[in-house]
Amino acid sequence: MSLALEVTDLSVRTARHKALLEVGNLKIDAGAAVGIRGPSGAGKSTLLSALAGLTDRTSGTIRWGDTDILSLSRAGRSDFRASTIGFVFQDHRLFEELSPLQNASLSLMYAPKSERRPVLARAGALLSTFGVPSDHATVAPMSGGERQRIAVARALTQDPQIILADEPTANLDRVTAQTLGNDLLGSVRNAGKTLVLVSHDDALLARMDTILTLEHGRLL
Ligand SMILES: Nc1ncnc2c1ncn2[C@@H]1O[C@H](COP(=O)(O)OP(=O)(O)OP(=O)(O)O)[C@@H](O)[C@H]1O
Repeated sequence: MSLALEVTDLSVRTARHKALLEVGNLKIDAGAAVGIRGPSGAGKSTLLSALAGLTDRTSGTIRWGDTDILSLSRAGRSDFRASTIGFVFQDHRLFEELSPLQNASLSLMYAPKSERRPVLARAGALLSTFGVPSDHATVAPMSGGERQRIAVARALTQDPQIILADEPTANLDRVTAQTLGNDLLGSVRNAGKTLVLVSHDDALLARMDTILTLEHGRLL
């Protein structure tokens, strides 16, 4: 199962009313893999955050399937995100004091007891597929590539219909980047998820169905 995206008249502004992002129209088919590229500061992370309902001062419509997430309350957006979107943050956002498995299964904190066992099993299976060493008590000593793979596993653990990934292969050597790209795309393509991915990695972008370019807060 996956969801299509339709964005209309999206505008994200700063507290001082400066426009960070203006997107008149954007459509992404359900199950499509879309790459977003553009120079540093173009607004790529802002767009990805907006698509997840994570930005303030945002107007327009962002419709995932039948749900316009901008019409939801903050709590409603949070519920939608938890059930539907896996987000890979540019800075991973791992909890240093937790193990790889605990980080990858963080959604357990909010899951009813009956759902915990399958979530834990899935997180463990993803980490093993991605080749993340399982014997670390915490992620503190782990490498950038290992952390990035844990962040991707976490995004996939709840089997979300949508994956939003912000530079998932940044700062990795070519081989590690390619492996992570394979892992991410394999999981997404197998399950027909919708993927929107921000990247400067041309090899990864070349594997997307469509590539969009963002400059000065606008899609070209
Ligand atoms: N909350 C905010 N208030 C003011 N300016 C912001 C805010 N968030 C982002 N910006 C600015 O908006 C612009 C776009 O930022 P964004 O992080 O979306 O760019 P990006 O294309 O992802 O860049 P990079 O490739 O370097 O990660 C930048 O100039 C940034 O400084």
